[in-house]
Amino acid sequence: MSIKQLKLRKLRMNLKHPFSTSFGTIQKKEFFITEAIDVHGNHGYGESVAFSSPWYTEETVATNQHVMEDFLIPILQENKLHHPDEVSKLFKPIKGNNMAKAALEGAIWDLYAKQKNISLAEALGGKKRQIEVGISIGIQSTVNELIEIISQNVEAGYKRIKLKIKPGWDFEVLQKVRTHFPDTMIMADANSAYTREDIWQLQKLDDFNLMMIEQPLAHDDIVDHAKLQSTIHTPICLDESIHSLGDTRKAYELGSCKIINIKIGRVGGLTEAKKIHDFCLEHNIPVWCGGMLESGVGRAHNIALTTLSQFTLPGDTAGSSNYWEKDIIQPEVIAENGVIHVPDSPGIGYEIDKNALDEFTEWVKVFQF
Ligand SMILES: O=C(O)CCC(=O)C1=CC=C[C@@H](O)[C@@H]1C(=O)O
Ligand SMILES: [Mg+2]
Repeated sequence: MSIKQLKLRKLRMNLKHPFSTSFGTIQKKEFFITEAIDVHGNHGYGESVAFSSPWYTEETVATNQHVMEDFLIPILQENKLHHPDEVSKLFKPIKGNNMAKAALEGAIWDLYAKQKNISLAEALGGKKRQIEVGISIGIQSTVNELIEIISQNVEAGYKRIKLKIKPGWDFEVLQKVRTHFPDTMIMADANSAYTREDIWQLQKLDDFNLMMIEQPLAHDDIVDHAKLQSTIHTPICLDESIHSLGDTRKAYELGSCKIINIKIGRVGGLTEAKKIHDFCLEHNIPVWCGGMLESGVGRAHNIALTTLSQFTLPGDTAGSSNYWEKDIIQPEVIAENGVIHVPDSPGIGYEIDKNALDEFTEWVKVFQF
């Protein structure tokens, strides 16, 4: 693939609205934009999705930088690539650190698609020309505020509403929300805020006809989730517990969930994401694409992945303007009536807005190949 240079760019962007979950609130997002450049002048872009603190999974912005600079980029410098699928094999000796791996692999996938003059969606084998998306709404100060925000997003046409729950912000909130929105597709994400002792509380949520409950129990568990799933009707969706095809198979065999949330960063990149997708297709497990409050580059990767056929449920990839005053891509991602039209120009299909990119960049490092 003749990569001649790799750029690592550290960005900082402020979210339009703070995003609160069971573990805390995010207002500013620090992340890396990776850029792989070939001898012909093609540029491929990727994005890292770890947060500044290790509350979602153990990775952070700082560990991403350490692992990319000290381990992963040297591996890429030492090896010639023919296809982006080779990246995850080369990275295998480095344990974990999936978000660091995905940030680099993403730039290489985009570069590959641009070299072939095809869209990233096509390079992955995706066929959909448009995708349906939902929106994820953080915990609000009051239920009335939450209901107001849900109303705005239902009106905007988002295909499903994801709410964050935690002990003390669950049954009564969902009861009021369900009463206001009897027919809306609603799901709840707990980000592992409950334990085995709380199973009775989760059982009560069966009353609300939720599409699914996402990651109610521990971030590293699939055994207790299987027990919980056997006692509730609402499908469990696993997020934090799934890092690979192997995790997906084990969760399927144990009956730990009925739905999988695929996040490219959490599973180590597009190659692994596609393997998980293919397994779920074969076993009839619905999947959807999770979000990590990405800038436009990560959002574009999510859109391309979602064009694969087993992404049958609306994902988290809402329009750019829900997150940012100004995004770093042109045009921004627009969801009209909950539908995003998949770009068909080469690679991620969106141009980088160089001025915006520079505005949010704290520093750049260049690695020669
Ligand atoms: O809109 C998005 O990008 C999705 C946001 C979202 O729901 C999440 C992002 C990151 C961590 C979590 O809080 C949560 C999730 O677990 O899916
Ligand atoms: Mg989640």
